[in-house]
Parts: sequence; C-alpha cells; structure tokens
Amino acid sequence: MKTVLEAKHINKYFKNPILFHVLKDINFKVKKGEFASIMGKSGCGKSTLLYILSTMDTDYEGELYLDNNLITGSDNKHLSYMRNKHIGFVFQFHYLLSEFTILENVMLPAKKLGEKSLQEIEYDAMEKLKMLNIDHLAKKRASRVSGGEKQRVAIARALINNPSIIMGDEPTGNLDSHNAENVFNIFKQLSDEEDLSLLIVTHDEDFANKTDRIIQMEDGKIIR
Ligand SMILES: Nc1ncnc2c1ncn2[C@@H]1O[C@H](COP(=O)(O)OP(=O)(O)OP(=O)(O)O)[C@@H](O)[C@H]1O
Repeated sequence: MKTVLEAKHINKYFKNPILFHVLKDINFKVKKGEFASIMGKSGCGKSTLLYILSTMDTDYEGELYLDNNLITGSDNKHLSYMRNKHIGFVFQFHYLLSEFTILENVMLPAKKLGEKSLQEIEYDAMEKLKMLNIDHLAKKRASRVSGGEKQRVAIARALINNPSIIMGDEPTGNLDSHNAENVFNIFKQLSDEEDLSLLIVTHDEDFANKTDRIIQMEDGKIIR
C-alpha cells in the first residue's frame, strides 16, 4: 500500500535555556487510507510532533516525506506549496474568518494554491459542503453558525485541495459528545470511502480506539 507520510529518525530539541530533548528518534509511516491517532500524556510531545509533520516547524533533525517526496530542507515557498497541496488541517479551534461566508472560508486554501479558476473553486467548495451536509449554510457568515457546524466547515476547508492526508490536533476537543461523534464519523467515512489518510492527536480514548491504529507516545518516544 502507498505511503503518504513518513517520519525517519525525527529528533527535536528546545533550548529554554537548557537543552531539552523533546522528540527522540521518531519513526513511523501513515499509509493511504489509514486512520491513525496519536495518544500520550500531556507534555509527551504530540503537538510538537504534529507541528513538524505538518511542515510548520523546520527546526528538527531527521527526514520527513510527504507522498514519497523529501520535504526536509525545502525552502519556504516549496514548503508552503507542499503543505497547501498535500495536507488538510483541522484544529481544536476552527480558525474560520468570522466576517467571511462559509463558502468563502472553504474556498480560501484553493485560492491560495492558485491552480483553478474561481468558478471551479466555488464548484468544488459547494461539493465539499454537500458532502458534509452543510451546503445550506454556504451564504451564511461564519460567525452565525454553531460550533459543530463550524468544525464541519473546517473539515470542508481542509478537503478543498484534495489533500493526501488530514492532520488534526484535538479536532473534537471543543465539541460536545454528539458533535464529537459526528466529526469522528466524518473522518471514518473519509478514510473508508475516500481512501484518505488521517493522523489525529487526541486525548479521547474512545475516539482513538475506533481508529485503525494508535500511535502511543511517552516522554518524546513512540512506545507502540
Ligand atoms: N516552544 C517551546 N519551548 C520550550 N519547550 C517547549 C516549547 N513547546 C513545548 N515545549 C515543551 O515540550 C514538551 C512537549 O510539548 P507538546 O506541546 O508537544 O506536548 P503535548 O503532548 O502536545 O501536550 P498536550 O497534550 O498537553 O497538548 C512539553 O514539556 C512542553 O513544555
């Protein structure tokens, strides 16, 4: 099966002011269509790892591959392109632009990528909104929709450039149990039916137990 993301011997240090070895020889792969979760106690390095995997932090040792392309060492322009093209993000907080409509918010990453006409982007955005059953919200301002709806909009936005992988840092952390389950089911469906890969940091054991694989971290290491 195709590998979508690979981390090889990732080590990360913080200097604050003494040297702190926060990630210790991290190695793993995420395959196409795989739904993986990262678990571990607070402070074990999950967010630090996700920041590196999502190409946002470049200050680390080791190698990172996205769709078999070596990302490590790329210049900022290429990193930004690869991030926008290959990775969709869903955070605990949705980061929608509140004065923009739902449709405009979903269109933004595709406009940034600049590979399609506005008409095509709008069509694609509407397709994603339909897929998530929120197309009726398209013309509403982001400030006017509920928390659960906002998170579904954030997923539509993450999908707009047809990424190979969705990464999430506690994407259900701010939601009530009903909406959290709803978001989990959307992720599951994306993995099962669209063959999309997902890598989700979560504290929710029930959530993690339903994913294909749990990557368990402890003190900066993957222990299983
Ligand atoms: N910028 C920084 N400078 C110095 N130390 C940092 C920095 N960011 C994080 N750390 C430390 O690195 C360790 C790992 O932090 P990280 O946020 O990755 O943990 P986490 O597993 O995501 O925790 P949580 O589950 O609470 O979000 C912690 O000890 C944290 O205090």
